[in-house]
Amino acid sequence: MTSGIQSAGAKLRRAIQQESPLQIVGTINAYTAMMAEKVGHKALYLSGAGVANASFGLPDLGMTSLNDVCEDIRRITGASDLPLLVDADTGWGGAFNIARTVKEMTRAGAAGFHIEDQVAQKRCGHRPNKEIVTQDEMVDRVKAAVDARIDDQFLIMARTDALQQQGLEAAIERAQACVEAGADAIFAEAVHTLDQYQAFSDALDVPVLANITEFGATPLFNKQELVDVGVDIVLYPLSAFRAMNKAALNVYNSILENGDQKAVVDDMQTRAELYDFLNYHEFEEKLDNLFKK
Ligand SMILES: C[C@](O)(C(=O)O)[C@H](CC(=O)O)C(=O)O
Ligand SMILES: [Mg+2]
Repeated sequence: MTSGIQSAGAKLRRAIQQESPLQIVGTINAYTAMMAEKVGHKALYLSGAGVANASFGLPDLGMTSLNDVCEDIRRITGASDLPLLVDADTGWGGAFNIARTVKEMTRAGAAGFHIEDQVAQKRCGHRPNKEIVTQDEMVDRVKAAVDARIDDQFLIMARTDALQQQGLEAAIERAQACVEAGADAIFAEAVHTLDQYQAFSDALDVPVLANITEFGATPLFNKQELVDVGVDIVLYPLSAFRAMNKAALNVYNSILENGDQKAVVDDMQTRAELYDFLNYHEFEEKLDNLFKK
């Protein structure tokens, strides 16, 4: 066991206890993780959609592999000490595959993951026509994950996408069954109202996560509104990514249209700011000291 107060999982659990709510921001690469840490965030998220879209130019339809995601986990956890919650989609297969997912993600530095009850050919949780597996199959996924832990603090979060197809009661029942099977937290996906969050938190005695992703099924509730209905963790999976994309598009267009980038320089992070986040000067000083001329 690699458990203990210093493990990534332990750090995530502590952050959930200390913050009310814990806001977790998506960081699609190592550098954005460093920025999020520097401005004071306490935990980070690696989005499955983010890996697919940003690292591979693919839609979020279950096309990336465990290795693809682990590579991005290693990059982020190599650059930031904050605990990283990772999107494990459906876990990449049956019980033994899910076990590998837990072990490999732990070794890559993740603090925990969420595993969902969609079929392997999954969709974004905020799209129509999602299909889910049976409650029994989802419970088996959770059991396989819990059994496979190599750090007993690694956080196993069960995500249910059942609300869309089966309604609130069934979704809550699934969440309860997952907790009984050992899930440490519940990700209630594509929730529409604060009352629905209240119902989840009333029925569960583990932390509940609200996914406040833009342009989806969930209104952009404020963290205080969410705390008031018992939500413990608020997720912003792709907010910075969406903003980065719009900024990049604007720069590409402007260079084409104007023949230079002067019109968009004010939208750019400066070289000095970049170097500050990277601790560039410390590295350079080290180099100068090591290899004095
Ligand atoms: C949280 C999520 O699973 C993700 O991959 O980031 C997505 C987010 C999104 O597509 O907005 C989801 O909610 O399915
Ligand atoms: Mg996802």
